Amino acid sequence: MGLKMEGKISLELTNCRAKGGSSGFKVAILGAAGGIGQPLSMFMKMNPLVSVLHLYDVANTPGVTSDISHMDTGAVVRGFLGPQQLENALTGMDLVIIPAGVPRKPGMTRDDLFNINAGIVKTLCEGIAKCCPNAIVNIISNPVNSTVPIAAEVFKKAGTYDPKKLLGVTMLDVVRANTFVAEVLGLDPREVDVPVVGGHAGITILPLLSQINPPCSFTSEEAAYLTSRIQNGGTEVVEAKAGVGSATLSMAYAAVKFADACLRGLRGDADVIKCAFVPSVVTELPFFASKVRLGRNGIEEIYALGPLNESERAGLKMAKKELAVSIEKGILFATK
Ligand SMILES: NC(=O)C1=CN([C@@H]2O[C@H](COP(=O)(O)OP(=O)(O)OC[C@H]3O[C@@H](n4cnc5c(N)ncnc54)[C@H](O)[C@@H]3O)[C@@H](O)[C@H]2O)C=CC1
Ligand SMILES: O=C([O-])CC(=O)C(=O)O
Repeated sequence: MGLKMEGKISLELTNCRAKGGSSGFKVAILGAAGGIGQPLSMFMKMNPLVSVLHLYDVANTPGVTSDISHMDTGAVVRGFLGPQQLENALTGMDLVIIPAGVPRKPGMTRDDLFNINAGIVKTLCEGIAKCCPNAIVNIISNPVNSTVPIAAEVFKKAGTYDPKKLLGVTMLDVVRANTFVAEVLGLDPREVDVPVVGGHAGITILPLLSQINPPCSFTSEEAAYLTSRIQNGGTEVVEAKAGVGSATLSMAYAAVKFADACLRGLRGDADVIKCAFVPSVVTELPFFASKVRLGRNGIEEIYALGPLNESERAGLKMAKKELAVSIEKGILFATK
């Protein structure tokens, strides 16, 4: 038997054994070969709650899949390339994470990405409605304030909409807020929990500095500095990267923190609470980011905003005005 043949046999044997034996959840990442997708795929391969990891992209998935599949962790990794393989990538998934789409360059707003990313998210969500209508969906693609409403409309049209299972990922705003607040207070960021509500763009990002755990207080200069830095954290990275993209590594970290929370909720863990941009009745807007409790059905409870101070009330008013426009834009796009 020639060497070539031996190689073939051993590959077949590997495939025979790759059955996803460990118990856990099935997770798909759409846009897995991108700046966020690659480190996110690596982190999810390391997550013990994941038994099967599907990596989908329109480019470069074979290389990323081959690379990640050599990690000696429990999850079985499979790669899917291009629209013809989308359905296989999605079938049977418990959680679908979407970081597909173009990122900002300096001088752009997140809304400037709408024209390209709206269509990408719409198509991917049509696939989800068809192949895994019960999956939890985590949307990372910007502008989140519009892409989440687009996803909702796609699911409604398909008759599969479950508002408990659709979540826009705003975790990076919380991650940044925890980091920047800890810097100002001289604390370990792991001991700080800042609720960030509203949406995920500029003034719609509303950190509630009056509700930080552990309770703390700021001078008005500190509060103004922190609010502005948290609201402009994305732009800070876009400018530092000077044309080669936006936050990818901190976003992958935040996305995996959030996905892990969703999976722990699905497993039945108690008191899994995170901020996310979700279908909501907390304000008069149909979508809003606030604290949610995650459980076996996805979002089990959405928490009210709680008492706000004067500047937070003013910030909320401005945030809602901008959010209403972005939400409407998404709904119009998906229903036209
Ligand atoms: N929610 C949040 O907090 C954050 C959101 N983002 C957003 O995440 C998105 C991705 O950012 P990066 O990973 O840096 O961009 P990237 O350009 O590095 O990667 C995007 C990936 O999506 C893939 N893609 C494009 N069209 C696709 C389709 N139809 N189906 C599947 N995959 C497709 C591309 O091939 C590429 O691999 C951007 O929209 C960005 O604005 C970025 C940071 C934070
Ligand atoms: O700023 C961007 O374009 C990417 C993003 O959403 C973030 O880093 O928060």
